[in-house]
Amino acid sequence: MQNIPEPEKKRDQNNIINKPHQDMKAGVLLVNLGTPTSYSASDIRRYLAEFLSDKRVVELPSLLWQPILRGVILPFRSRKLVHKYQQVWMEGGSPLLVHSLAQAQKLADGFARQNLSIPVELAMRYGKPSLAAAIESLRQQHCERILVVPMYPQYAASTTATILDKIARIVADFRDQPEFRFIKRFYNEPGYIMALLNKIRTFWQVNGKPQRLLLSFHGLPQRSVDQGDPYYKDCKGTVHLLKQALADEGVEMDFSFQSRFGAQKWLEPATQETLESYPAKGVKRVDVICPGFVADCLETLEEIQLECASEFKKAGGEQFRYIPCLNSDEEWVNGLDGIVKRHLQGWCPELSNSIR
Ligand SMILES: C=CC1=C(C)c2cc3[nH]c(cc4nc(cc5[nH]c(cc1n2)c(C)c5CCC(=O)O)C(CCC(=O)O)=C4C)c(C)c3C=C
Ligand SMILES: [Fe+2]
Ligand SMILES: [Fe+2]
Repeated sequence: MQNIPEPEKKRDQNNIINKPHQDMKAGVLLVNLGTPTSYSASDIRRYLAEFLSDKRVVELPSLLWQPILRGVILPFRSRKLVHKYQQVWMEGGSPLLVHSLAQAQKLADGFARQNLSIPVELAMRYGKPSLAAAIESLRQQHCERILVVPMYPQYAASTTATILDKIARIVADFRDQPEFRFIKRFYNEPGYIMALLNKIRTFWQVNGKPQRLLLSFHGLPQRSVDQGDPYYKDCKGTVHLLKQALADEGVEMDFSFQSRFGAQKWLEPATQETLESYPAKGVKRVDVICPGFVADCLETLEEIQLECASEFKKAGGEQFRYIPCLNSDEEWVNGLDGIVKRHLQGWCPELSNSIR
Protein backbone atom coordinates (compact mmCIF):
# COMPACT_ATOMS: atom_id res chain seq x y z
CA MET A 1 0.00 0.00 0.00
CA GLN A 2 1.26 3.47 -0.86
CA ASN A 3 2.48 5.53 2.04
CA ILE A 4 0.22 8.66 2.10
CA PRO A 5 1.32 11.57 4.35
CA GLU A 6 -1.07 12.07 7.29
CA PRO A 7 -2.55 15.54 6.37
CA GLU A 8 -3.19 14.43 2.79
CA LYS A 9 -4.83 11.24 3.98
CA LYS A 10 -7.16 13.34 6.11
CA ARG A 11 -8.00 15.63 3.19
CA ASP A 12 -8.76 12.62 0.99
CA GLN A 13 -11.03 11.15 3.64
CA ASN A 14 -12.85 14.48 3.91
CA ASN A 15 -13.24 14.58 0.14
CA ILE A 16 -14.77 11.13 0.14
CA ILE A 17 -17.14 12.15 2.92
CA ASN A 18 -18.04 15.49 1.35
CA LYS A 19 -18.27 14.45 -2.27
CA PRO A 20 -21.73 12.93 -2.35
CA HIS A 21 -22.97 15.87 -0.32
CA GLN A 22 -21.56 18.41 -2.81
CA ASP A 23 -22.68 16.48 -5.86
CA MET A 24 -26.31 16.48 -4.82
CA LYS A 25 -27.73 19.74 -6.10
CA ALA A 26 -30.67 21.30 -4.25
CA GLY A 27 -33.72 23.00 -5.73
CA VAL A 28 -36.65 24.88 -4.24
CA LEU A 29 -40.29 24.10 -4.97
CA LEU A 30 -42.79 26.79 -4.01
CA VAL A 31 -46.32 25.40 -3.85
CA ASN A 32 -49.61 27.23 -3.64
CA LEU A 33 -53.20 26.08 -3.86
CA GLY A 34 -54.12 26.37 -7.52
CA THR A 35 -56.56 28.37 -9.55
CA PRO A 36 -58.54 27.99 -12.78
CA THR A 37 -56.64 28.47 -16.06
CA SER A 38 -59.36 30.86 -17.29
CA TYR A 39 -62.57 32.28 -15.86
CA SER A 40 -64.75 30.14 -18.10
CA ALA A 41 -67.28 28.01 -16.22
CA SER A 42 -65.70 24.81 -17.59
CA ASP A 43 -62.18 25.71 -16.39
CA ILE A 44 -63.52 26.78 -12.99
CA ARG A 45 -65.45 23.53 -12.77
CA ARG A 46 -62.36 21.44 -13.61
CA TYR A 47 -60.37 23.24 -10.91
CA LEU A 48 -63.10 22.98 -8.26
CA ALA A 49 -63.70 19.30 -9.06
CA GLU A 50 -60.07 18.42 -8.33
CA PHE A 51 -59.82 20.71 -5.28
CA LEU A 52 -63.09 19.71 -3.65
CA SER A 53 -62.57 16.00 -4.31
CA ASP A 54 -59.49 16.04 -2.08
CA LYS A 55 -60.34 14.15 1.10
CA ARG A 56 -58.14 16.51 3.09
CA VAL A 57 -60.36 19.42 2.00
CA VAL A 58 -63.82 17.95 2.34
CA GLU A 59 -63.73 15.18 4.90
CA LEU A 60 -66.91 13.36 3.93
CA PRO A 61 -67.24 9.79 2.61
CA SER A 62 -66.99 9.83 -1.23
CA LEU A 63 -70.27 7.97 -1.61
CA LEU A 64 -72.02 10.80 0.18
CA TRP A 65 -69.97 13.77 -1.08
CA GLN A 66 -69.38 13.02 -4.78
CA PRO A 67 -73.10 13.08 -5.76
CA ILE A 68 -73.54 16.41 -3.91
CA LEU A 69 -70.36 17.81 -5.47
CA ARG A 70 -71.13 16.69 -9.05
CA GLY A 71 -74.90 17.23 -8.87
CA VAL A 72 -75.20 20.48 -6.92
CA ILE A 73 -71.94 22.26 -6.00
CA LEU A 74 -70.02 22.12 -9.30
CA PRO A 75 -72.81 23.23 -11.67
CA PHE A 76 -73.95 26.10 -9.45
CA ARG A 77 -70.69 27.28 -7.94
CA SER A 78 -68.75 27.19 -11.24
CA ARG A 79 -71.31 29.46 -12.86
CA LYS A 80 -71.47 31.76 -9.84
CA LEU A 81 -67.69 32.12 -9.80
CA VAL A 82 -67.34 33.21 -13.46
CA HIS A 83 -68.18 36.83 -12.73
CA LYS A 84 -66.18 36.83 -9.50
CA TYR A 85 -62.99 35.60 -11.21
CA GLN A 86 -63.62 37.92 -14.16
CA GLN A 87 -63.67 40.93 -11.84
CA VAL A 88 -60.19 40.21 -10.47
CA TRP A 89 -58.53 38.58 -13.52
CA MET A 90 -55.17 40.12 -14.48
CA GLU A 91 -53.39 40.42 -17.83
CA GLY A 92 -51.19 37.43 -17.01
CA GLY A 93 -54.04 35.30 -15.68
CA SER A 94 -55.49 34.54 -12.27
CA PRO A 95 -54.00 36.79 -9.55
CA LEU A 96 -52.91 33.79 -7.48
CA LEU A 97 -50.86 32.47 -10.40
CA VAL A 98 -49.48 35.86 -11.45
CA HIS A 99 -48.27 36.74 -7.93
CA SER A 100 -46.95 33.24 -7.20
CA LEU A 101 -44.94 33.21 -10.44
CA ALA A 102 -43.51 36.63 -9.58
CA GLN A 103 -42.50 35.36 -6.11
CA ALA A 104 -40.70 32.35 -7.62
CA GLN A 105 -39.00 34.49 -10.26
CA LYS A 106 -37.79 37.09 -7.76
CA LEU A 107 -36.54 34.43 -5.36
CA ALA A 108 -34.60 32.84 -8.25
CA ASP A 109 -33.24 36.26 -9.33
CA GLY A 110 -32.02 36.84 -5.77
CA PHE A 111 -30.23 33.48 -5.73
CA ALA A 112 -28.60 34.30 -9.08
CA ARG A 113 -27.42 37.69 -7.73
CA GLN A 114 -25.85 35.85 -4.78
CA ASN A 115 -24.16 33.38 -7.19
CA LEU A 116 -26.19 30.52 -5.75
CA SER A 117 -26.99 27.82 -8.23
CA ILE A 118 -30.34 26.83 -6.72
CA PRO A 119 -33.19 26.37 -9.21
CA VAL A 120 -36.65 27.54 -8.13
CA GLU A 121 -39.92 26.15 -9.49
CA LEU A 122 -43.53 27.03 -8.78
CA ALA A 123 -46.24 24.40 -8.61
CA MET A 124 -49.90 24.38 -7.71
CA ARG A 125 -51.44 21.60 -5.63
CA TYR A 126 -54.45 21.55 -7.97
CA GLY A 127 -54.19 22.30 -11.69
CA LYS A 128 -51.22 23.94 -13.37
CA PRO A 129 -48.25 24.26 -13.16
CA SER A 130 -48.56 20.75 -11.78
CA LEU A 131 -46.48 19.31 -8.97
CA ALA A 132 -45.43 16.42 -11.22
CA ALA A 133 -44.15 18.79 -13.94
CA ALA A 134 -42.30 20.99 -11.44
CA ILE A 135 -40.58 18.02 -9.80
CA GLU A 136 -39.65 16.70 -13.24
CA SER A 137 -38.20 20.08 -14.17
CA LEU A 138 -36.07 20.12 -11.01
CA ARG A 139 -34.87 16.59 -11.84
CA GLN A 140 -33.95 17.76 -15.35
CA GLN A 141 -31.89 20.49 -13.69
CA HIS A 142 -30.08 17.71 -11.76
CA CYS A 143 -31.64 18.47 -8.38
CA GLU A 144 -31.48 15.41 -6.19
CA ARG A 145 -32.61 17.42 -3.22
CA ILE A 146 -35.87 19.33 -3.14
CA LEU A 147 -36.99 21.80 -0.50
CA VAL A 148 -40.79 22.03 -0.65
CA VAL A 149 -42.19 25.36 0.49
CA PRO A 150 -45.99 25.34 0.93
CA MET A 151 -46.91 29.02 0.63
CA TYR A 152 -49.14 28.86 3.70
CA PRO A 153 -47.75 30.61 6.78
CA GLN A 154 -50.16 28.74 9.08
CA TYR A 155 -50.21 24.95 8.87
CA ALA A 156 -53.51 23.22 8.02
CA ALA A 157 -54.04 19.62 6.97
CA SER A 158 -56.30 20.78 4.13
CA THR A 159 -53.58 22.97 2.61
CA THR A 160 -50.07 22.04 3.84
CA ALA A 161 -50.45 18.30 4.44
CA THR A 162 -52.18 17.62 1.17
CA ILE A 163 -49.05 18.82 -0.68
CA LEU A 164 -46.93 16.20 1.06
CA ASP A 165 -49.59 13.55 0.31
CA LYS A 166 -49.55 14.41 -3.38
CA ILE A 167 -45.75 14.48 -3.66
CA ALA A 168 -45.56 11.08 -1.99
CA ARG A 169 -47.96 9.74 -4.63
CA ILE A 170 -45.95 11.30 -7.46
CA VAL A 171 -42.59 9.88 -6.38
CA ALA A 172 -44.11 6.48 -5.62
CA ASP A 173 -43.43 5.76 -9.33
CA PHE A 174 -39.76 6.85 -9.29
CA ARG A 175 -36.95 4.36 -9.06
CA ASP A 176 -34.43 7.10 -8.15
CA GLN A 177 -36.27 9.42 -5.74
CA PRO A 178 -35.01 12.84 -4.74
CA GLU A 179 -34.34 13.70 -1.12
CA PHE A 180 -37.08 15.98 0.29
CA ARG A 181 -37.43 18.58 3.00
CA PHE A 182 -40.70 20.35 3.78
CA ILE A 183 -41.30 23.63 5.53
CA LYS A 184 -44.24 22.95 7.83
CA ARG A 185 -45.16 26.55 8.66
CA PHE A 186 -43.72 30.04 8.96
CA TYR A 187 -46.44 31.89 10.88
CA ASN A 188 -43.91 33.29 13.38
CA GLU A 189 -40.82 33.67 11.20
CA PRO A 190 -39.26 37.14 11.50
CA GLY A 191 -38.93 37.38 7.69
CA TYR A 192 -42.70 36.95 7.34
CA ILE A 193 -43.80 39.02 10.34
CA MET A 194 -41.43 41.90 9.49
CA ALA A 195 -42.70 41.99 5.89
CA LEU A 196 -46.31 42.23 7.17
CA LEU A 197 -45.39 44.96 9.64
CA ASN A 198 -43.63 46.88 6.92
CA LYS A 199 -46.66 46.55 4.66
CA ILE A 200 -49.07 47.83 7.34
CA ARG A 201 -46.85 50.67 8.57
CA THR A 202 -46.07 51.88 5.05
CA PHE A 203 -49.79 51.79 4.20
CA TRP A 204 -50.58 53.92 7.26
CA GLN A 205 -47.73 56.34 6.56
CA VAL A 206 -49.12 56.98 3.07
CA ASN A 207 -52.88 56.83 3.80
CA GLY A 208 -53.27 57.58 7.51
CA LYS A 209 -54.51 55.24 10.24
CA PRO A 210 -57.95 53.63 10.51
CA GLN A 211 -60.05 53.21 13.69
CA ARG A 212 -59.63 49.44 13.55
CA LEU A 213 -57.41 46.90 11.78
CA LEU A 214 -59.01 43.52 11.03
CA LEU A 215 -56.76 40.53 10.36
CA SER A 216 -58.83 38.12 8.25
CA PHE A 217 -57.65 34.51 7.79
CA HIS A 218 -59.12 31.81 5.56
CA GLY A 219 -61.57 29.76 7.60
CA LEU A 220 -61.59 26.04 8.41
CA PRO A 221 -64.32 23.75 9.72
CA GLN A 222 -64.36 23.92 13.55
CA ARG A 223 -64.31 20.11 13.54
CA SER A 224 -60.84 20.03 11.95
CA VAL A 225 -59.46 22.11 14.80
CA ASP A 226 -61.33 20.03 17.41
CA GLN A 227 -59.67 16.96 15.91
CA GLY A 228 -56.19 18.42 16.34
CA ASP A 229 -55.45 20.69 13.38
CA PRO A 230 -53.05 23.36 14.71
CA TYR A 231 -54.29 25.99 12.22
CA TYR A 232 -56.19 28.09 14.77
CA LYS A 233 -53.19 28.14 17.11
CA ASP A 234 -50.90 29.16 14.24
CA CYS A 235 -53.25 32.01 13.27
CA LYS A 236 -53.37 33.19 16.90
CA GLY A 237 -49.56 33.08 16.93
CA THR A 238 -49.37 35.43 13.96
CA VAL A 239 -52.03 37.70 15.50
CA HIS A 240 -50.13 37.84 18.79
CA LEU A 241 -46.86 38.86 17.12
CA LEU A 242 -48.51 41.52 14.96
CA LYS A 243 -50.47 42.96 17.91
CA GLN A 244 -47.34 43.08 20.03
CA ALA A 245 -45.29 44.84 17.34
CA LEU A 246 -48.05 47.33 16.47
CA ALA A 247 -49.05 48.11 20.07
CA ASP A 248 -47.57 51.62 19.98
CA GLU A 249 -49.52 52.59 16.81
CA GLY A 250 -52.71 53.14 18.84
CA VAL A 251 -54.94 51.18 16.40
CA GLU A 252 -57.18 48.47 17.88
CA MET A 253 -56.91 45.10 16.15
CA ASP A 254 -59.25 42.11 15.75
CA PHE A 255 -58.98 38.85 13.87
CA SER A 256 -61.59 36.79 12.05
CA PHE A 257 -62.11 33.96 9.55
CA GLN A 258 -63.49 34.31 6.03
CA SER A 259 -64.73 32.07 3.19
CA ARG A 260 -67.14 29.81 5.07
CA PHE A 261 -68.07 26.86 2.82
CA GLY A 262 -70.88 24.35 3.32
CA ALA A 263 -73.27 23.78 6.18
CA GLN A 264 -71.03 22.81 9.08
CA LYS A 265 -69.72 25.17 11.76
CA TRP A 266 -66.54 27.04 10.75
CA LEU A 267 -64.03 28.91 12.86
CA GLU A 268 -65.38 32.10 14.37
CA PRO A 269 -65.73 35.04 14.43
CA ALA A 270 -66.65 35.28 10.75
CA THR A 271 -65.08 38.18 8.83
CA GLN A 272 -68.31 39.43 7.29
CA GLU A 273 -70.24 39.42 10.58
CA THR A 274 -67.36 41.11 12.36
CA LEU A 275 -67.30 43.89 9.77
CA GLU A 276 -71.07 44.31 9.82
CA SER A 277 -71.04 44.69 13.59
CA TYR A 278 -68.52 47.56 13.56
CA PRO A 279 -70.61 50.59 12.50
CA ALA A 280 -73.13 50.08 15.34
CA LYS A 281 -70.16 50.15 17.75
CA GLY A 282 -68.93 53.41 16.24
CA VAL A 283 -66.17 51.80 14.14
CA LYS A 284 -66.70 53.38 10.73
CA ARG A 285 -63.18 53.42 9.29
CA VAL A 286 -61.58 50.01 8.98
CA ASP A 287 -58.51 48.49 7.30
CA VAL A 288 -58.44 44.78 6.48
CA ILE A 289 -55.38 42.65 5.78
CA CYS A 290 -55.28 38.88 5.11
CA PRO A 291 -52.05 37.56 6.67
CA GLY A 292 -52.87 33.90 5.88
CA PHE A 293 -52.52 34.55 2.16
CA VAL A 294 -49.09 35.52 0.86
CA ALA A 295 -50.49 36.12 -2.62
CA ASP A 296 -53.63 38.01 -3.56
CA CYS A 297 -56.35 35.78 -5.00
CA LEU A 298 -60.08 35.47 -5.40
CA GLU A 299 -60.53 35.22 -1.63
CA THR A 300 -58.84 38.54 -0.95
CA LEU A 301 -59.57 40.62 -4.05
CA GLU A 302 -63.18 39.63 -4.60
CA GLU A 303 -64.44 38.40 -1.23
CA ILE A 304 -62.71 41.02 0.92
CA GLN A 305 -61.89 44.00 -1.27
CA LEU A 306 -65.19 43.98 -3.17
CA GLU A 307 -67.84 41.98 -1.30
CA CYS A 308 -66.94 42.72 2.32
CA ALA A 309 -66.30 46.38 1.50
CA SER A 310 -69.82 46.65 0.10
CA GLU A 311 -71.39 44.84 3.10
CA PHE A 312 -69.50 47.07 5.53
CA LYS A 313 -70.79 50.20 3.78
CA LYS A 314 -74.35 48.82 3.70
CA ALA A 315 -74.11 48.35 7.47
CA GLY A 316 -73.19 52.03 7.91
CA GLY A 317 -69.39 51.89 7.51
CA GLU A 318 -67.75 54.93 5.93
CA GLN A 319 -64.24 53.92 4.94
CA PHE A 320 -63.08 50.42 4.04
CA ARG A 321 -59.49 49.91 2.92
CA TYR A 322 -57.94 46.62 1.90
CA ILE A 323 -54.19 46.26 2.49
CA PRO A 324 -52.84 43.93 -0.23
CA CYS A 325 -51.00 40.66 0.41
CA LEU A 326 -47.21 40.48 0.49
CA ASN A 327 -47.16 39.27 -3.15
CA SER A 328 -43.69 39.88 -4.57
CA ASP A 329 -42.79 42.87 -2.36
CA GLU A 330 -39.03 43.15 -2.00
CA GLU A 331 -39.12 42.88 1.79
CA TRP A 332 -41.14 39.65 1.61
CA VAL A 333 -38.97 38.07 -1.10
CA ASN A 334 -35.94 38.85 1.09
CA GLY A 335 -37.75 37.31 4.07
CA LEU A 336 -38.59 34.21 2.02
CA ASP A 337 -34.97 34.03 0.85
CA GLY A 338 -33.88 33.89 4.51
CA ILE A 339 -36.48 31.26 5.49
CA VAL A 340 -35.60 29.09 2.49
CA LYS A 341 -31.85 29.34 2.98
CA ARG A 342 -32.12 28.38 6.63
CA HIS A 343 -33.98 25.22 5.62
CA LEU A 344 -31.36 24.48 2.96
CA GLN A 345 -28.62 24.40 5.61
CA GLY A 346 -26.30 21.44 5.18
CA TRP A 347 -27.52 20.85 1.64
CA CYS A 348 -25.62 23.60 -0.20
CA PRO A 349 -22.03 24.18 0.92
CA GLU A 350 -21.97 27.63 -0.75
CA LEU A 351 -24.77 28.78 1.59
CA SER A 352 -22.81 29.02 4.82
CA ASN A 353 -21.82 32.66 4.11
CA SER A 354 -25.08 33.98 2.72
CA ILE A 355 -27.71 33.39 5.40
CA ARG A 356 -29.73 36.56 6.00
C1 LIG B 1 -64.11 22.72 2.54
C2 LIG B 1 -63.68 23.65 1.81
C3 LIG B 1 -62.45 24.45 1.94
C4 LIG B 1 -61.42 24.42 2.92
C5 LIG B 1 -61.28 23.50 4.09
C6 LIG B 1 -60.48 25.42 2.53
C7 LIG B 1 -59.30 25.72 3.22
C8 LIG B 1 -58.36 26.66 2.81
N1 LIG B 1 -58.27 27.32 1.59
C9 LIG B 1 -57.21 28.18 1.57
C10 LIG B 1 -56.80 29.02 0.54
C11 LIG B 1 -57.55 29.32 -0.61
N2 LIG B 1 -58.83 28.89 -0.87
C12 LIG B 1 -59.23 29.42 -2.08
C13 LIG B 1 -60.46 29.22 -2.70
C14 LIG B 1 -61.44 28.33 -2.28
N3 LIG B 1 -61.46 27.61 -1.10
C15 LIG B 1 -62.59 26.79 -1.07
C16 LIG B 1 -62.94 25.84 -0.07
C17 LIG B 1 -62.13 25.50 1.02
N4 LIG B 1 -60.94 26.03 1.41
C18 LIG B 1 -63.31 27.03 -2.29
C19 LIG B 1 -64.61 26.35 -2.67
C20 LIG B 1 -62.60 27.98 -3.04
C21 LIG B 1 -62.95 28.52 -4.42
C22 LIG B 1 -63.56 29.83 -4.38
C23 LIG B 1 -64.92 29.80 -3.74
O1 LIG B 1 -65.76 29.01 -4.21
O2 LIG B 1 -65.13 30.56 -2.80
C24 LIG B 1 -58.18 30.24 -2.61
C25 LIG B 1 -58.22 31.10 -3.86
C26 LIG B 1 -58.04 30.39 -5.17
C27 LIG B 1 -58.03 31.35 -6.36
O3 LIG B 1 -58.25 30.90 -7.47
O4 LIG B 1 -57.78 32.55 -6.22
C28 LIG B 1 -57.13 30.17 -1.69
C29 LIG B 1 -55.79 30.82 -1.82
C30 LIG B 1 -56.58 28.07 2.85
C31 LIG B 1 -55.35 28.87 3.27
C32 LIG B 1 -57.29 27.14 3.61
C33 LIG B 1 -57.08 26.63 4.98
C34 LIG B 1 -56.36 27.16 5.89
FE1 LIG C 1 -60.08 27.76 0.43
FE1 LIG D 1 -64.42 32.46 -0.81
